[in-house]
Amino acid sequence: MNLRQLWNDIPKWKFLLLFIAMIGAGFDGIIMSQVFSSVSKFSKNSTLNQVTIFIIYSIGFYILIELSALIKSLLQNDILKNLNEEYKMKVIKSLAAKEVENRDVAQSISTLTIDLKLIEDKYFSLIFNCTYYFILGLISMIYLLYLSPSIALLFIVFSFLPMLPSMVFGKYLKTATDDYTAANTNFIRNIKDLFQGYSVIETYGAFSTFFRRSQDSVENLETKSQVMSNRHAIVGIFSSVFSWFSYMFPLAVALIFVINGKLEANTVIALLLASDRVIYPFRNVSEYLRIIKSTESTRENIASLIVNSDVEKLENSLADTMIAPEIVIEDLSFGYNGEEKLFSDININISYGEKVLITGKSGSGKSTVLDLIQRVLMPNSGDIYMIDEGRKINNQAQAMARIQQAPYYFELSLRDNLIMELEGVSDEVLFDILNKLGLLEELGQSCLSENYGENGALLSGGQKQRIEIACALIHDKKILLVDEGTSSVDKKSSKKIRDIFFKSDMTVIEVAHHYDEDRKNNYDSQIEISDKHLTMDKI
Ligand SMILES: Nc1ncnc2c1ncn2[C@@H]1O[C@H](COP(=O)(O)OP(=O)(O)OP(=O)(O)O)[C@@H](O)[C@H]1O
Repeated sequence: MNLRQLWNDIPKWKFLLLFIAMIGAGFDGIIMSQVFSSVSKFSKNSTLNQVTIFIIYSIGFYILIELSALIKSLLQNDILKNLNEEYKMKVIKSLAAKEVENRDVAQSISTLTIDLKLIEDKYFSLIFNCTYYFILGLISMIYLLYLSPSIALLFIVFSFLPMLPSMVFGKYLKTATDDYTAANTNFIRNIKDLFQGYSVIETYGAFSTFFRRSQDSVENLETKSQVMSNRHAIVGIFSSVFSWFSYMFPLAVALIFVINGKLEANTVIALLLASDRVIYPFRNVSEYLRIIKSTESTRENIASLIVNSDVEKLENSLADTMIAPEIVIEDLSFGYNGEEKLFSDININISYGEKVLITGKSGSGKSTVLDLIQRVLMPNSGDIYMIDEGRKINNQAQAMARIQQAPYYFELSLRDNLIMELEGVSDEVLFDILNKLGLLEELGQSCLSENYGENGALLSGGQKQRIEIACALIHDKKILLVDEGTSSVDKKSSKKIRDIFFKSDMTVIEVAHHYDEDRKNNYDSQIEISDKHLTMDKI
């Protein structure tokens, strides 16, 4: 994320208007200097009329300056709003497009809330402020040159003094910002654990352990924040001292000119007032450049996140319409992180409509097989793909629905949870499926418009699982991956669900974590995992 990208992201006509408003507001120094240095022109010979005209002009000009400043702020806020919207959406999409092993909820929340806020406050805003202060300083500088070129040159040269500390201490500040960002990610991770794992912590009475961890992460976060503020304060003091020098040296020379009769005292006052509008804007520019530089790592992270994410993959991932896909596993080998292989040289075909039970010891890799079929994980070698009416299909995940042990439920109405992006689904169709799964009876006739809370807090585990199954049926998924899918469901509902599975045309691949000989009879085939091999047999 750099200036050129920023320039491309801003509508040019808005920037032009902003630039004009900045020039208007940039006359602030000249007006103030003219007004106060004119005071010495009044004497006992001046009339009340002259005083009135002077005051009216002074107020009039100042109102014009303030109006320009207001327009500048409004335009700047509008551009910032658009930039924030654009970057937030880019980051949200890029985070969503990350590979599953790189997805980290705490890191993502931190990027969206802290990093982007940092970029808004310490990059976008400051770029505009820098531009404004640069214009203000430049206009006042031209006015100084008009008043007295030689003294003005001195003021100008010394106005660069306050920039020195930021150049010298740039790296010192950047490391403090990086440390703060890392501490913040750690803090969010800790809080996420505390609330997501609340019931486990409650069961084991481990609140003091988690509070201690929270205490450590809060302490670390606040310490890093304090270090960052302290470092900015120290560098700020250096800048202030240097900026005081930048007034005093040229003032001393100007006073020597006055003593020698080469300069009027009121011109020195005008010079001093106008120089304030050169020195402080340039001091701000230098301070802002220092802060902007301190955001470099954060900007680089966000830029690489945006550049490296294949967002189009998500947006153009409309499913191929499939008729009767067959799953082909060809010479597949897989091991986590490239380490020891969990399976090697697997060759298996699963026909459309086949009902398959996957069995094997705990840790043998049953859930991993589902991840590979769904392409949540990619094989180390070999391939898993689908053949539908002779066509090889690549984006196979879209043909499948996975019924999970703890399904996620969105904080939307039940209707929205069920239809997602599907169009033209009538409530009658939804009611029919909910009824078959025993949900209509439990949730009532008005259930479609109900919002069942964060992650479906007002639903039971079994109800959430059945809603997920309803979703798969509504979307006409051709393959159902069931990870001990009916584990939270009572016997009666479980039978209902299985009847629907077994009567449907869908391919059903179910992992049985708890092996039960009776269950086998309902399936067409069994995949047994043992000694890194998968053997598939008809039942
Ligand atoms: N993300 C991961 N990174 C590294 N190793 C993993 C990961 N997920 C699982 N494993 C390991 O891979 C092996 C297979 O895990 P998997 O969950 O597929 O087994 P499973 O047969 O479904 O087990 P269970 O029946 O106990 O649920 C286990 O030894 C597990 O520790």
